[in-house]
Amino acid sequence: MIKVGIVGGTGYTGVELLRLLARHPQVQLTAITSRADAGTRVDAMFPSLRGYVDLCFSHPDQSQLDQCDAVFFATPNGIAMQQARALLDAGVRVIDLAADFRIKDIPTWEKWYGMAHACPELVAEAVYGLPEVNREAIKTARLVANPGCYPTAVQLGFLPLIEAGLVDTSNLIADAKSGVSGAGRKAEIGTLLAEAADSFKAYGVPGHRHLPEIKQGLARAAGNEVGLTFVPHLTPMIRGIHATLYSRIKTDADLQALFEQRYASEPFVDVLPAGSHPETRSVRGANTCRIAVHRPQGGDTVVVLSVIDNLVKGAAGQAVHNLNLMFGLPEATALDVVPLLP
Ligand SMILES: NC(=O)C1=CN([C@@H]2O[C@H](COP(=O)(O)OP(=O)(O)OC[C@H]3O[C@@H](n4cnc5c(N)ncnc54)[C@H](OP(=O)(O)O)[C@@H]3O)[C@@H](O)[C@H]2O)C=CC1
Ligand SMILES: CC(=O)N[C@@H](CCC(=O)OP(=O)(O)O)C(=O)O
Repeated sequence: MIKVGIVGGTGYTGVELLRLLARHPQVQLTAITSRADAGTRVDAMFPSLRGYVDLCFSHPDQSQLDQCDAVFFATPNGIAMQQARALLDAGVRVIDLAADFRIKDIPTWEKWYGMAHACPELVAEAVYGLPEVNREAIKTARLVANPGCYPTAVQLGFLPLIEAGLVDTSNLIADAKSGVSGAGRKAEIGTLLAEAADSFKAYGVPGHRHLPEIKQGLARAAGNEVGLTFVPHLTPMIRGIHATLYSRIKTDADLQALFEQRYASEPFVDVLPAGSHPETRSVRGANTCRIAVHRPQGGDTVVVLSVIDNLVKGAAGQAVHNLNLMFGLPEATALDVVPLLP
């Protein structure tokens, strides 16, 4: 059995990790941390886990995380980078759901995250945990940087077009909408029911911290810098991201066949039939990205629609996929979940 610890178990991604790992046949959950709720039974805070998780939250300093085989950080940005070195030295493999190890260029990371990086030397070693791009490197990684939610939906939608060199990469547009769970479980005025329900707004238009992460991934696929306009929106739903992606075609091709071939052997990317319009509810609770590609009126604009559950394929599910790869397990272990509808 793989002994697993989770730092930050009371947030939405932490409890989503618990939901998935509770049914993982090769995982023994050994520690789940919270500073504020140390001593509280997990199933007292989350009754959905009664009968599945028989643990209490413990303080991170008293959780013997160095005894684990793998530790997930489901913490705010800037926490994993302070603790990863000691865990790696103790032989523990680390998966960070936050952004500490995602961006290779340290000045860029420091600019967007507004703090000094505590262990820049580990950033080069960290593997960006998008299995559809980095599967082989993830298998042997000690440290995995789990992608952000918007970056997962946007990169998976653009990658087939960019890898094939079919579109102009100087002027890509990603118009993305997220449910409020993307903002985490902490109390904030903007995510109160009376603020976020029955309303719709863009935010972060001058610049969102996922912009450099997405550009880094797309530039790697393109082999050159890309131009990207990324506009996130807050939409009054709980889970889900819907990304509408626009690019200008340079070379004619059968786009439906291109997408189907690119993801033919990917267990968690579903290319829908031509003409489809994927809904966020079609992936709710599942580790699936559903994609449709369109070329409206046969013109030269390609429109890709990409949907994920931000807490699953956009966070905890992708992290469990990475764990499975790192420990040589079948990739879909504990992830064979049928989405919840309605
Ligand atoms: N929500 C989403 O859709 C997605 C989130 N992410 C990322 O995943 C991470 C977690 O997100 P989310 O679950 O939403 O966050 P939350 O804000 O909901 O939860 C944060 C958790 O971290 C713990 N924590 C906070 N500060 C510290 C600290 N200094 N040391 C140890 N533990 C700490 C908290 O418990 P306590 O304070 O009691 O210790 C809590 O359990 C974030 O970095 C987020 O950006 C990534 C993709 C999608
Ligand atoms: C709706 C909403 O607020 N979403 C969050 C995305 C959170 C996330 O996944 O960001 P990191 O893991 O990169 O910190 C936001 O826009 O800040």
